[in-house]
Amino acid sequence: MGDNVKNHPIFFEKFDGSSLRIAIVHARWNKAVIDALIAGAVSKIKESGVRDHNIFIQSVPGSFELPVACQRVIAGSLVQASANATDLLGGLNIGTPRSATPVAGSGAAQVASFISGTQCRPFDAVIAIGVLIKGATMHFEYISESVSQALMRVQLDTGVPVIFGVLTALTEEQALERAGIGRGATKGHNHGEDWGSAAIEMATRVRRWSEGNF
Ligand SMILES: Nc1c(NC[C@H](O)[C@H](O)[C@H](O)CO)[nH]c(=O)[nH]c1=O
Ligand SMILES: CC(=O)[C@@H](O)COP(=O)(O)O
Repeated sequence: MGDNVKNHPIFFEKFDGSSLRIAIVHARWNKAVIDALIAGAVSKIKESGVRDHNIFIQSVPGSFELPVACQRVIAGSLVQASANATDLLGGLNIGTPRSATPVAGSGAAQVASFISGTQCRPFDAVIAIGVLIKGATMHFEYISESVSQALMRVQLDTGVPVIFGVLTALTEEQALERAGIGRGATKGHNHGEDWGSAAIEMATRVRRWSEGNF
């Protein structure tokens, strides 16, 4: 890879998460691995500046439920955003004279804080976290294939980045190592951190692209 490519800003860009809303939807199978992956993702999300009240965590029984959960969580955030906008606009005293500078509590101040804030925004990205460990039957293969295809469809249908955080491990040790809690000589690397970083990057880039900024 040439120096002009290696040194391209895209490889070193940092992303400001302070205005982002991120959801994590996780399965409950293989809890120890799930918990480590969530911790890794949250650590990277917070490191980018996402505020605690803008990180939403929801759980489902297993990985097979992740696609519908992500789809409905995204839909729910759209309803929430439009409801907030309706409430705010419905509460404005449009006819009252306003000072040049919004007065706290006035309609203009409400609009200013509402639009500058994040409460009116749908989720900027969703991280789907699951841990599938191969058993004695083909169950693993069917869930792995269907879930990966379905999560891809959810993000393409909604336009909201859905980060693929589903481990498809052939052994328990493979899963533990990919959550950074391996029991052998190497603890491994927590893939949840990579998923958190990917969520921030894709949320930022998709917002820019949606606004026509490249
Ligand atoms: N064996 C694993 C499952 N199985 C459960 C399914 O995901 C699903 O909840 C069930 O079939 C009901 O629809 N889930 C995991 O996340 N990990 C596994 O290893
Ligand atoms: C990923 C699975 O569904 C798997 O853990 C189920 O185990 P088995 O194939 O032995 O029923």
